[in-house]
Amino acid sequence: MTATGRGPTAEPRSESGTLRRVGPPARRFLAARRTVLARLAAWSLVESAQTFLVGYGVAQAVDRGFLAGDTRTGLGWLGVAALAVVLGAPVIRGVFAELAGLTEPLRDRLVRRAVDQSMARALARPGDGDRAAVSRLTNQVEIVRDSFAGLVLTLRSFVFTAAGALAGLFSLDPALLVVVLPPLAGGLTLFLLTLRPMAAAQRRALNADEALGDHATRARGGLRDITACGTQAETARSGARLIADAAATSRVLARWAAVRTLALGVAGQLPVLLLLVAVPWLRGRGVTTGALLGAFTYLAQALLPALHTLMTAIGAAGTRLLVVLDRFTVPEARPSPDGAAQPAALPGRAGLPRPPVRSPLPRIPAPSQRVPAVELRAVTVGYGARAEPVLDALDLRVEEGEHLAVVGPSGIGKSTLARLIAGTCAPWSGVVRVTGRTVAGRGAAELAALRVLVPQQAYVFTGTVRDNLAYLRPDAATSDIEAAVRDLGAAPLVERLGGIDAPLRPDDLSQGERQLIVLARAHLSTARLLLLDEATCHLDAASEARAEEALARRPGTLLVVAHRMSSAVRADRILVLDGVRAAHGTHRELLERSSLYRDLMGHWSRTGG
Ligand SMILES: Nc1ncnc2c1ncn2[C@@H]1O[C@H](COP(=O)(O)OP(=O)(O)OP(=O)(O)O)[C@@H](O)[C@H]1O
Repeated sequence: MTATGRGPTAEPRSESGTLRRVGPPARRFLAARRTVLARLAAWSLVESAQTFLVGYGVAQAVDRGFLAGDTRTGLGWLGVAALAVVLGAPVIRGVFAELAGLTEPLRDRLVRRAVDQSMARALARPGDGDRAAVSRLTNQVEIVRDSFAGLVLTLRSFVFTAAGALAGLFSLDPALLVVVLPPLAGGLTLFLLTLRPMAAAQRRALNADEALGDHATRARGGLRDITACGTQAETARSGARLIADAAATSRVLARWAAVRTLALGVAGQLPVLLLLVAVPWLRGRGVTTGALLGAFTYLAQALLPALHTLMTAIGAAGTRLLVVLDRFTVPEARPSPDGAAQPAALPGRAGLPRPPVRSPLPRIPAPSQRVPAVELRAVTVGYGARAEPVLDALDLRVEEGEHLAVVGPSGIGKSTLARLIAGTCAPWSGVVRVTGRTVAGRGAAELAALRVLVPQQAYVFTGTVRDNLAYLRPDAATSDIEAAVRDLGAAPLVERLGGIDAPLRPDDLSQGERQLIVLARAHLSTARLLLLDEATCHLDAASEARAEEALARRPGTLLVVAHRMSSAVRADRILVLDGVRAAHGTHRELLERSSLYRDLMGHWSRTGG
């Protein structure tokens, strides 16, 4: 069972650690590009001058033009402000052209690094090539490039716009700065203080989301096995825990987002408000109407939008940049089965991920001959509240050590019977007991100790052959594993795979080969009851016979939902399900007594088995 939620980034990492690792190469990278930085600064200075001119132009247009009754001068200054806005376009083009001189070398460098890392990993672990790794890494490189470009753009724009606006305010009247600067500085300080905790909260939220997504993917992929092994409750519990984690981290993140909104309000909106409140005081100090309008223009047109973009960009792109850079600069970590991360350089046996870990099962002592292996008393079961029952008041007793085959037309309820006995489906009424114990209400571990249900779909997982064979008995001796493999007729398959310690990849096996592995696994289990639900349907008749005979020789009871009627002939006793009725007996007895059994046999021999 693999449906546990552990994201690949569940390892705790700190923002300061990332900055320490990224700092020196980043400084070297920027130092080698001084000319590009100087050209970028030059374009940005033009942006400052443009900001300055817009507010200054408005102020002069009002004071020297419109309020002085000189409309032409007013319009002239407004023209200057408008020209400054229009000239913004070539400035932006110049900035973008220089930006490419920073982002493209960064991308090339990271791609080279990503490919080198993947090649090194492939050489260190031949045969364990992750074909998606390069494309995943190059995708992350694009994220770094875009986030980096966004940060340089917004940070640069804010610094130079703020410089232009503050210079403009100073030139209009230094008293304006007394009103505007304190809330601006306070809001910015508050914003800077939120950076580190917000990045940590964002990383935790990202990890929690990844862990939840990982859990959902694993649970969806393993649904059949979760149902077969009865671990729905456990899977649901770990899912609920991960959902609670994700919700808690999102709430923390939301709280920090609220603090950041407050910072934006203090730095961006409060100066406007204070400026309005301080109008009488400013007028008393000789600040002109034009200067006031110019100040509002600086705040509304330049500072507030630049601040908003900066805070949003640093919040989103900055954190994304840190998280992705972190993955480039530290060795990839893999989760260990107990949830703690372990370095990628220490893979499981044969270089493969560790298989799901199961604790050894409690061994059930052989019951006395008087206690039946399986007992059903007046069991009625069906699907859906108003549906007809599939099995109605069924009584059945299977003795310890017996080999029972269940036959019947398709859809009659054979698999339902197997699931009832396995405890993965509950009866509407009646009692199901295995070795004298009521099955209803037992946990997965208890049920696993009582019985093994082998469904038609054989579940094998990536690991070694041994991991797969000993899944239900992790402490099985090598000699026991080899004996089970021999008995089942799986020795040529295991030999082809390279022995029991060779790696096994599900995709390399046919359906029949998967069934052989799973049957050998069931053979090794310590549970005394084996339930095969068409578990040999992909084997040829001879392999099926060999496997069933081996499983019947194993100490304990064997119940086979037959895929071929030859399974019935081999069994000690046969249960024929016929609608809600049932008949049972030996092959000979049923040939005499059951017309349905005769029909099934006749049809089977006519179609050549
Ligand atoms: N999960 C389910 N929900 C609703 N109906 C179901 C479910 N599983 C089985 N059934 C219905 O119950 C009846 C018995 O199904 P079951 O699979 O036990 O029959 P079966 O004899 O094993 O069939 P087959 O030989 O084709 O596998 C069928 O009508 C089937 O459609």
